[in-house]
Amino acid sequence: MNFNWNIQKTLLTDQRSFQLNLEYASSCQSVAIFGSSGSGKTTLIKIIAGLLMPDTGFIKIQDCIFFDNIQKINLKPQQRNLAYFFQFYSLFPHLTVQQNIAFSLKKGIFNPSKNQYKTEISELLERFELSNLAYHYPHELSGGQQQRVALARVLVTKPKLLLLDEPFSMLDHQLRQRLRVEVKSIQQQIGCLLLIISHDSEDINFFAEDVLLLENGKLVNKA
Ligand SMILES: Nc1ncnc2c1ncn2[C@@H]1O[C@H](COP(=O)(O)OP(=O)(O)OP(=O)(O)O)[C@@H](O)[C@H]1O
Repeated sequence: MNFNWNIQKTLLTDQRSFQLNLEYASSCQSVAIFGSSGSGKTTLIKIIAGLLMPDTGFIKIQDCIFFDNIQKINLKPQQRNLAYFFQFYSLFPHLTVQQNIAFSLKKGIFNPSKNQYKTEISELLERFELSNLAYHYPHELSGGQQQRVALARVLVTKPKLLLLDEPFSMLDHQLRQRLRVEVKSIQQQIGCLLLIISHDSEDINFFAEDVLLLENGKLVNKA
């Protein structure tokens, strides 16, 4: 199985509680998570990323156990070999586009040299239509341009699992279409699994071999 989990998690606030209770197993490469606002999509993806811990259950991605409360396994996010693109990403304001992308490759180095123009990065800049913006800073970019930089930044690490939360929300229709093709082609090139949250049925139709439809923290249907 590529994706295999059984997760229970209760989120409590003063006024109410939200319960996620999800069991899923699939050999698909690309799965979409779909559901109304508040149905638990981001909570699920954060749990898989290791940013939230389930109360009970297990998460196995391919042959790697990310979490298992019985075996007392809980891999740190950085041990999960995944990249997570989320809705409220932020770029480093003091780094150029190219340096922002390079930063993911240069863990621990504060400010990668401007001249370190790796082939991989220039290829990504081209694919995400950012070549002419390589030396610009985030405040000089539009929302859609910043979103593309953030996408390139997660893909440059060549993860085994790619988690995308509304990756194209800031882009116009035509750019969305072009970038879907690029993301899929990079996914195939690096051979990673994909979990995508999107409200856009075109994204879902384009990427997903299976769709998890969530309602109030439960799986209601498989399309
Ligand atoms: N840290 C938290 N503490 C308590 N409740 C939370 C917390 N985070 C999220 N929730 C609640 O859990 C539920 C699911 O939230 P989640 O963000 O997973 O929904 P979503 O399906 O991703 O929604 P959207 O499409 O609006 O992003 C919501 O009712 C939310 O209020």
